[in-house]
Amino acid sequence: MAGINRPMSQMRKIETKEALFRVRKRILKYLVHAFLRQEGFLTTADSLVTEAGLTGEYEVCDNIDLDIILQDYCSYYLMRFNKQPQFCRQLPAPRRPPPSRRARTELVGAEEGARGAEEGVEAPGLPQAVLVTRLGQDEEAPSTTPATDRKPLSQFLSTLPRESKELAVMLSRHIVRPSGVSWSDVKGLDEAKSLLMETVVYPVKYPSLFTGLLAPWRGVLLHGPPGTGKTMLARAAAAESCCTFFNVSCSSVVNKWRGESEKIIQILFELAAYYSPSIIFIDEVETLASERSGAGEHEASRRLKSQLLTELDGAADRQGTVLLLANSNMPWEIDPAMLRRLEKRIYIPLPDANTRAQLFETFLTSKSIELPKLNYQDLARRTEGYSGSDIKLVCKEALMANVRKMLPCVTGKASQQHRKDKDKLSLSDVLTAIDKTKPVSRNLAQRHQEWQKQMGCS
Ligand SMILES: Nc1ncnc2c1ncn2[C@@H]1O[C@H](COP(=O)(O)OP(=O)(O)OP(=O)(O)O)[C@@H](O)[C@H]1O
Repeated sequence: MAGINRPMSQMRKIETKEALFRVRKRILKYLVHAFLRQEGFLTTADSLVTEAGLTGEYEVCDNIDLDIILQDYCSYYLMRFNKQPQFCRQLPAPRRPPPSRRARTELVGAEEGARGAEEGVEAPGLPQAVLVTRLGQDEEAPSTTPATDRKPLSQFLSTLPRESKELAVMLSRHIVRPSGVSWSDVKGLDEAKSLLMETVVYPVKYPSLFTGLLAPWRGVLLHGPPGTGKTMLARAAAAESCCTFFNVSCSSVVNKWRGESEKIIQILFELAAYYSPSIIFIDEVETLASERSGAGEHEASRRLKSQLLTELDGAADRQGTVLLLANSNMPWEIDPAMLRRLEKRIYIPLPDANTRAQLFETFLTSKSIELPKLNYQDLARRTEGYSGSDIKLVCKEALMANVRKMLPCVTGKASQQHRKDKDKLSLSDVLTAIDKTKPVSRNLAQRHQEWQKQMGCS
């Protein structure tokens, strides 16, 4: 209560300080999260996301991590006090609590990292290797845990020349845990799902069955109009097969590192083999391996493309299972040499009427607001040619119309009953939203069908 009597300016200063303090704590959690991922502790990183409620409002900048901060602090401390700072004190053996099974695995990772540091893998300037044990519950790791949980990145880094380490760390950030998407989340597309089971999930899950003539496909292409669920399917396939999933897109990786394109591809496949079984998912593959050739083609693009082909050709000699899953909205632009390696080509069509009805139901019932009696089949009839993401937009627009009606009641002094009456979606909200939202993919569907007839293989 003492704060009430303080002058406004002082109160504001305190508030600003507190806000800064909160932001700093939050950023620290993001740094820890990035560090855990970088070291390959993906399960722990995922738990941190849940426990700390990290919603992705920050992104760690490319050139900073906890390690660099620690080094900088060490340099500062050395300059100021002429000695190395001490962060952790080693406990005498009997007092050290026995690490749990989980912590033991991570300890091995930390020790390996520390050993790497002694061997010059990590940057100099750090105090003696610090052992950090995470005390967790003594739980058994699930048998389907992907390899990434067991293998620290530092082990892989120690096999690389210094100049490649940064690229490997950057690529490791593209390992995503595709949990949260399952086959049942993807509505319709039954044929595509069963083809993906055969071509991706089973070969990754039961590699001993898929040898000789049945050796897994080198690459699988998902093509279809935008917003038809290709990325969702890829994620569901990866979750189903419990493998490591690398999500790579031209814009996120290659543009930024133009000069190093072929090295990136090489390390990407090596890293995927290290974390095998893995799926490398390349979004918009036509932008990485387009048909554009001759003088107009950028030298770096040409080198990248040929490295990609080399890696795909080397699949048989590589240890472990690495599968390329590519996604394209314009498969006719893919380089023919690349297309030859994408041996299985699966067409992902616009949703049929039943699927559209399911999508309407899923999206509209995802918000806990009162719905009128809706005839989903009728809504599906009105949205022929709409993609899944078009329907998502329609539903968003309809729900937004409802929020617009609600807002004056929320901000004003409306009675509970009045609010309740307004918090209802009406059929006309949905019909207006359908009218407002034009399907963007309809014109492309025909072209995909024709291409599939000529080039498809499913
Ligand atoms: N069959 C489907 N089932 C459930 N949701 C779907 C389906 N198709 C599309 N969606 C919705 O549309 C959104 C976009 O889907 P997704 O990103 O998988 O499409 P895409 O085909 O990969 O698009 P693009 O080619 O533009 O990358 C998803 O987040 C999902 O909400």
